[in-house]
Amino acid sequence: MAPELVSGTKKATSTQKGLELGRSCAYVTFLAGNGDYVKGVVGLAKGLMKAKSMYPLVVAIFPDVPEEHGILLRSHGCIVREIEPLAPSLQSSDKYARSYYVLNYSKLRIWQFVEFSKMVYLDGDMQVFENIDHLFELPDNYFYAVPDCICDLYGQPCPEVLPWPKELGSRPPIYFNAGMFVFQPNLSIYAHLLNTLKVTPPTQFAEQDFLNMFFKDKYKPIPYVYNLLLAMLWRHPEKIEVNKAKAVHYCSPGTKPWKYTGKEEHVDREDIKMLVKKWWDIYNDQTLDQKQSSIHIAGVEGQVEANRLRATAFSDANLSTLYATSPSAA
Ligand SMILES: O=c1ccn([C@@H]2O[C@H](COP(=O)(O)OP(=O)(O)O)[C@@H](O)[C@H]2O)c(=O)[nH]1
Ligand SMILES: OC[C@H]1O[C@H](O[C@@H]2[C@@H](O)[C@H](O)[C@@H](O)[C@H](O)[C@@H]2O)[C@H](O)[C@@H](O)[C@H]1O
Ligand SMILES: [Mn+2]
Repeated sequence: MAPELVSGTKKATSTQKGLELGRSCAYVTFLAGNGDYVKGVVGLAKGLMKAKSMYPLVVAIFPDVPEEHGILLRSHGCIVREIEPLAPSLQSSDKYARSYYVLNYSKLRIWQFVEFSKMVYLDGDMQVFENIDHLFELPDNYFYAVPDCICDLYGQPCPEVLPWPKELGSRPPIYFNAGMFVFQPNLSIYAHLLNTLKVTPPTQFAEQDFLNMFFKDKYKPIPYVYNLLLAMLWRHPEKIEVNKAKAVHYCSPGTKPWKYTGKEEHVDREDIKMLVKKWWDIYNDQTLDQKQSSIHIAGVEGQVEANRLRATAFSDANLSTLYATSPSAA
């Protein structure tokens, strides 16, 4: 599938450049249903624009996404790809943590997008507040994501550690959140994913559990600033700093900005209200609409950051110091 290049913006230039070099990178998200998640994806597209990302956003859409949502996403510079639904073939009495999680197995279709050499997956309920293009510079052949409960890193089990389904074998040493990850599309890995899924029973955290099991030997943790889970604000407030977050994940119930009421447990607090407002400020910023914006200047900052990262490669040592807010991490 040759990618439809986003014409008329610098993104097309960077994508063309990437294709010429045989390396093309893109962000990718997933959209299902005809509800409000499309607002999340539009917000994400505008957030990447505001962060001056050099790469396009591909949206993998479920068959039930209305045509007008596809048109809206294209008007915001997204590359829209329809995917087929995917779910485990084994039945199980287990209830998903949220009923719609069965949809999330379809995220695995993005391993087919082999016109891109490296992609950063972001949930539609994430927002990027700083340029993170340098993630595309991470070494190939690993799977990068942020630990879901960072106490995994300290070996101190905390009550919030998500239960691990025994039917998936031994618990991985660190359990990551599947709302954001850096990966390389690849058809043989895709075939392996599908064949493994056929014999894997569905579990409470659906494709997140499955990906943790599948990539446990390739997984590399990256700092929480690339996927600040709002639950950390009450699970591990001493280990995070909200203003350091480059990308925020509005994943806990009641935190989706487009339907925030402040009524659910944990969410009626000033820092969450501030992050919800930050999301709306971008969503409502018309200067970020492709229609009005001038040619999008390629992310100079992103290049500077990429050079900085190259100089201080993401070695394991660097990663652990990034968590050195607690003595036990030293
Ligand atoms: O009705 C839905 C439910 C989920 N999603 C997509 O699936 C992702 C994962 O679901 P969600 O973020 O709600 O899970 P959480 O991170 O809150 O556990 C979302 O971000 C969306 O990209 C969607 O498009 N429509
Ligand atoms: O389908 C399973 C989902 O599991 C993950 O979310 C969880 C996890 O973050 C828990 O720690 C929170 O407590 C919970 O609220 C939240 O839903 C991913 O964000 C999502 O993309 C998707 O993979
Ligand atoms: Mn999410």
